[in-house]
Amino acid sequence: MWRHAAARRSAQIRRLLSTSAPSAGAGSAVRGPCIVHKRGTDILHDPWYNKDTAFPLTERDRLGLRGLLPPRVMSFEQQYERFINSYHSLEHNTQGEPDSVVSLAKWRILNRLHDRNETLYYRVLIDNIKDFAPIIYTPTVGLVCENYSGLFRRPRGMYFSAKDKGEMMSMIYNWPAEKVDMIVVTDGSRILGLGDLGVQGIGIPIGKLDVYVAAAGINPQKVLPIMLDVGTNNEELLEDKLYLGLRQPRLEGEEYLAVVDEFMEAVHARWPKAIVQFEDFQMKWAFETLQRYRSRFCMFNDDVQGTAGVALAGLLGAVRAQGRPLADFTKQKIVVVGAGSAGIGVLNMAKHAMLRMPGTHKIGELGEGHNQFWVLDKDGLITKSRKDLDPAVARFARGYGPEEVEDLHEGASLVEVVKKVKPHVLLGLSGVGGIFNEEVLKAMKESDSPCPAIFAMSNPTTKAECTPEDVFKHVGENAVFASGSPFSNVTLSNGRKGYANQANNMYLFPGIGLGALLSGARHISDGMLHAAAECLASYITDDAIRKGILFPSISSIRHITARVGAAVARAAVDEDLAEGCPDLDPRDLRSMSESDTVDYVARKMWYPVYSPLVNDK
Ligand SMILES: NC(=O)C1=CN([C@@H]2O[C@H](COP(=O)(O)OP(=O)(O)OC[C@H]3O[C@@H](n4cnc5c(N)ncnc54)[C@H](O)[C@@H]3O)[C@@H](O)[C@H]2O)C=CC1
Ligand SMILES: CC(=O)C(=O)O
Ligand SMILES: [Mg+2]
Repeated sequence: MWRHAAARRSAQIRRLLSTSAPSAGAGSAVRGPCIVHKRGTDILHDPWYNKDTAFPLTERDRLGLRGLLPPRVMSFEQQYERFINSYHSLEHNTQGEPDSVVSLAKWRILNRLHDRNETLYYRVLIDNIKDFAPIIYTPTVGLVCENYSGLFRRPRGMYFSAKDKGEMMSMIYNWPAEKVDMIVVTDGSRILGLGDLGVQGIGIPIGKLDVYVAAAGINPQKVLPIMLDVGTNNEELLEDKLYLGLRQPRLEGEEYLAVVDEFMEAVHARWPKAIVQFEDFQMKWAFETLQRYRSRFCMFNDDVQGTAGVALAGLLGAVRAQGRPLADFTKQKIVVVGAGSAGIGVLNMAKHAMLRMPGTHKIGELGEGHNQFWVLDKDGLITKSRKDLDPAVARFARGYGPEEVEDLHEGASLVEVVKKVKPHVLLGLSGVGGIFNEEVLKAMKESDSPCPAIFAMSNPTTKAECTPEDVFKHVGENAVFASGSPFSNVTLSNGRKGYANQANNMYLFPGIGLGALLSGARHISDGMLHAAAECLASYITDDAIRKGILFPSISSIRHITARVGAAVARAAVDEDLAEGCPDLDPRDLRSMSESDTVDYVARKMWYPVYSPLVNDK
């Protein structure tokens, strides 16, 4: 009886694995016909259906396009080559121009393609993600947000403002797509390290969702970037005549929460299974909303939770780089600069990981007093004597326990702390560019680690705490380095490469969202987030780590995301949180092996190819 059921189940799984959507890989996928309810120019003006010059003659006849396009039919490959050539000409023609001018020009050419032809746009993005991520994502997305009101040509996504109170439940139905799987929402209050950018912060959800499409293969028809405009406290924007958001101070307290509550209810009413990613909310709202919604909705806060997982993978990599067993993570001395939403998220996850390390199986074995962290904020070292200490930070404040040996005081400066502690790791999530200056980096030379690790994780590039050049010059060529925004590798004195790793939550959020979506998770648990971090940490080989490579290349992001997505989905199953999705029963997921789950996730990824279009009129 049981054997028959098991055989039936494995046959079902084989069927799922063989008949799912086109492969995430090479792009040989063939797409079935697509029914289109439009004709003629309406099709050319719809980036989802538009193929520009690649409409075959039969389709031009069928869809009323004959005469609306130049006669020559180009292939997809020819269009692709044409775009890449024009991108390279732009690079050539803008040589010598300031970086910001070049970056914005590159963003514009990509954005125009996005507006016109999504299939071609996402294909060039997927194939060239390492080159294009810095344009559609950090650092250029920061520049785009800063200049959004001037750059604005057409809206993308949805805007819910404080003026829409009471209307959101009906407004949500204005979105044309019937199904939405993935939402990224911001209130624009802390955009990267650039502060309050109000409505201009919409660039971040747009950029993050582009990464979702490219890395996780989420169908671009099913993503929705959202701006919650509750005002801005940015005086410059309030006085800017071009500013496109509400010209009022930010809502606070219950008024603020009432807007976010209404928005969440509206989303849930229309798309109960959509995953909602909170992004770039200022600290107080990042934690408050996470607490408020995480058990009711399938949501997570990327800055708190995604960043934590990526940092943890980097911290474990730093232990391996020293040739030490992972269990020695519990002995690492870690200085964290920045006690905001990202910094506290990292500290919580790292502490939890220490408590779970082999050899410290029992939570509490190390004890709450075990504190391997020295945390600084804008007022210096945080100790127990700090007034009005936020409870989330208090856990990490120094000033208790017998291990307190260094002669440090409340508010001690970074350089004092580094000199006295000699940390293994210096990690920055402060949003203050250049704060790891020459003096601090030279002090890191005296680190107790043979390979001191420096994580300058703040974004965009101008806010990075230091550069890789400075690290390899002042800390030494044995150092390991990672930054939030991309930097080039450095050539060291012996001709070896000094690796500029990128420690950005883009390694994890696509897999967290995808794994939650495919498993139909009721909510996103700590276990699912830990599974994501552990998966990323184990992705890198010892050989790579020995060279100073802590994170895989962004070029492999789709492969990494398939693995992370599978790990997250399996964790959801293990915790009985998985309700499955329309074409997958959670019991099928439960009986899949690890590699079958990875294959399944990869096959569920959307891949951009032109489908034959059939008109229904
Ligand atoms: N690499 C990545 O994946 C991620 C990077 N980030 C970056 O982290 C940065 C911080 O983000 P949040 O924590 O959300 O911001 P936040 O505003 O919540 O926190 C910033 C923290 O830095 C502290 N700080 C400010 N000036 C300082 C100084 N001179 N010395 C020491 N500490 C100082 C503040 O007191 C505060 O504790 C941003 O630049 C953001 O782009 C955030 C999320 C992910
Ligand atoms: C990467 C990111 O989420 C941030 O800098 O806020
Ligand atoms: Mg963010």
